[in-house]
Amino acid sequence: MTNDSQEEDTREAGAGDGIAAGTGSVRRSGTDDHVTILTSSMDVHRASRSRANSGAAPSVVTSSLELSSSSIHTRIFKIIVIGDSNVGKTCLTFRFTGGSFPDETGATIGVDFREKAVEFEGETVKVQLWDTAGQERFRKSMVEHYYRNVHAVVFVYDMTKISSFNNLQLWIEECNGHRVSESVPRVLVGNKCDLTDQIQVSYNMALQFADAHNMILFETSAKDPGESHKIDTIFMSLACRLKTQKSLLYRNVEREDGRVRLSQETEKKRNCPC
Ligand SMILES: Nc1nc2c(ncn2[C@@H]2O[C@H](COP(=O)(O)OP(=O)(O)OP(=O)(O)O)[C@@H](O)[C@H]2O)c(=O)[nH]1
Repeated sequence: MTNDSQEEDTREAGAGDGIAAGTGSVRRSGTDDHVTILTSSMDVHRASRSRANSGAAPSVVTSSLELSSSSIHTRIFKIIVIGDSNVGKTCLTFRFTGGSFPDETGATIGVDFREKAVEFEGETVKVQLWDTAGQERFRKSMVEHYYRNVHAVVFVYDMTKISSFNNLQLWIEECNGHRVSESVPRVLVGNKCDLTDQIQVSYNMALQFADAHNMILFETSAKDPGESHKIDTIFMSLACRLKTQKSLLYRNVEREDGRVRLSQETEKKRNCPC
């Protein structure tokens, strides 16, 4: 199955198969017209944010969560953030979800999840950011999970490091190689614009690349508090677009054998305020 069909299944809880995050785990059943949410305690597997300096292999933390009835009605948009190591993926996701710049970061191992609930037109949705590891050795066992059921992709480069910009082509190829549909929104983010005297990637260069790949370009800084509104715009506009594209109504909730079965209907597109 490609993400073309998967994207019609905007999940209500959890991030996808295998690795689930947030409030629960969604298992896809045999057909595409419904999803089954397990209501019993579920294992939530997360790759923990271990630090590179520990030299340890990626570790997995397992916990159990109950799916609350309120979570059944909260849609989750899975957005992955990818790019070279050290470009600032962790700091960008932290800025959006936590509103600040982290004092200290280490190389991400596996993936970190950060989530923020946002409201559009009276509906609360969860923006779930997958902050992925940039270093090959810390990501290789997780790559399948990054791309599975993804709703949007944010490519990040470091404006002060031309190699991180040149490597974008490889990140795009990896993304395409995992059958992420062209209809999944993608944006390009140049980070660290605060380092004005060290810029190696010009705006025009980046814009040309973004245009060639049908992406919107943002230049910003996770560090500069004055740029936080722009970082909000990056993720909020994606969420808004996803909400408009993927409005689903879940109806006919039936309980059978301890499971909740949800049918879904596509809702008419509404105007997006952004
Ligand atoms: N000056 C400046 N430094 C930044 C900015 N964003 C991140 N940094 C610094 O860049 C370094 C790497 O940031 P991270 O967010 O950990 O990078 P990453 O892309 O998540 O790295 P991996 O987890 O290895 O993939 C850290 O020292 C940050 O403090 C920024 O906007 N401006």
